[in-house]
Amino acid sequence: MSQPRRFTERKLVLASHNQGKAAEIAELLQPFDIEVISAASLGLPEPEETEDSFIGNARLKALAATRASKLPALADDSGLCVDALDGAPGIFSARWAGPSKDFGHAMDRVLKGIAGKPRGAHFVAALALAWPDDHCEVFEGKVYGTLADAPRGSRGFGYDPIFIPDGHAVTFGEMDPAKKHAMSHRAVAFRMLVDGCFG
Ligand SMILES: O=P(O)(O)OP(=O)(O)OP(=O)(O)OC[C@H]1O[C@@H](n2cnc3c(O)ncnc32)[C@H](O)[C@@H]1O
Ligand SMILES: [Mg+2]
Repeated sequence: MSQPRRFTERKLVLASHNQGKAAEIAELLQPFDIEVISAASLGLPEPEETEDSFIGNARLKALAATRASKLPALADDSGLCVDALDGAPGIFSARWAGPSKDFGHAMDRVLKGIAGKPRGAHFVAALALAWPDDHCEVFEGKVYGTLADAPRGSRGFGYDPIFIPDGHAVTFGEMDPAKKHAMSHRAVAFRMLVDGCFG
């Protein structure tokens, strides 16, 4: 396989409309002296996520943003995969929260669905970095854990209050954000991106 393309530019568009996620990625990018421009500040539309994988949707979002902005673009597609639900909500994690982004409802649906069943789950994040010539590099990270009996903690976002990473006693919603950012699915994918493209 050929080497990933090196990122030598000084600017990129962060192609996410999720503030929690965008804040985490901006923090991960902080050591790299890169000007991060939000999709919202450029008025970029939120593309429909029509692919059937995290990697496919990350690529679709990064390509849409680089084509519209003519700048390199970084996108993230992520979600929670629950063993007892055959991997759901998976790529539908955002959609389970509905148009009002009600993650209380989505977490409740997950917990009701696994009542009396094994509680294993993992988060997945695919990060796609695309350039205006349509070249795209994609990296995928995972973190494994179990689901709490009820949501706990108000840090983080999305499904964080019900996810207890392996080897820990607290949910991502209770954990110090710096600790989450050092071990999350997004951090794992980001390390691969750094090794491949920023190294
Ligand atoms: O597509 P963009 O604009 O980036 O924003 P989005 O919120 O729609 O993002 P996704 O399509 O990738 O959906 C992923 C959902 O999975 C959930 N999720 C992903 N990473 C998470 C994390 O670190 N902690 C908690 N929930 C997470 C979160 O609720 C997201 O809405
Ligand atoms: Mg989305």
